[in-house]
Amino acid sequence: MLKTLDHPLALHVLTHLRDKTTKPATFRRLCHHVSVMLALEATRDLATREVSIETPLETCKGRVLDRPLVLVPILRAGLGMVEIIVDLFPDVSIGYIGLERDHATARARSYYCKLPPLEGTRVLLVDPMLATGGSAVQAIDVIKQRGGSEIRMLNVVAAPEGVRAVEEKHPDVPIIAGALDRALNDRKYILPGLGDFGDRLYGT
Ligand SMILES: O=P(O)(O)OC[C@H]1O[C@H](OP(=O)(O)OP(=O)(O)O)[C@H](O)[C@@H]1O
Ligand SMILES: O=c1cc[nH]c(=O)[nH]1
Ligand SMILES: [Mg+2]
Repeated sequence: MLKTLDHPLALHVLTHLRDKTTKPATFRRLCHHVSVMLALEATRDLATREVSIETPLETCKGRVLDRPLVLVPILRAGLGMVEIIVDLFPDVSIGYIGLERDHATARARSYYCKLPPLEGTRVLLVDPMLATGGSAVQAIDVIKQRGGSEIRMLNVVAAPEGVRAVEEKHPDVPIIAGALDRALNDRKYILPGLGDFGDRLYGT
């Protein structure tokens, strides 16, 4: 299942992220803004429990988040989404999956993996770009092997091919994306896309 953002602010932020004249400092700030919107959309149905608190005036009932949340960025570009999501959900545990696409084949190679216990948690898997879906499918495979069962994937931009790959291999994983773009080019870059997210984030 794919859900894309339709908030006018999301459209505005995405347009500036796509603009090739946007410099890394602004790009990182815009990445934070869109990550907040993605995180809020992806966590709309988080379980809450009732608590009783004292306001300055009287006792009242409220609700607080109830279930452990694990945030898993796919390195390196996914790191750009971490800090701001941790600001929103300070109690998250964080796991890291390092994958890098080979420039010639566009196949993702694993170079790092460090995950906390995943049983009974909800996992937010974050990676700005969903292109062929190779990285996402590999990351979800690993998370499931380690006991993760409730996984949501957050992407800034998704391509139809990547969405199809995730839906085919992991139909239980919803995708929340800033936008669904048109296609991939012959080097498996997203069109219109925004280029290499990691390079633009880190000025490489
Ligand atoms: O859907 P796919 O075809 O697998 O492509 C998407 C992957 O490519 C990018 O990472 P990249 O491999 O460029 O690594 P980086 O984040 O270190 O730049 C992106 O952040 C995804 O992880
Ligand atoms: O368009 C793309 C595809 C993969 N990775 C990126 O950073 N951008
Ligand atoms: Mg890259």
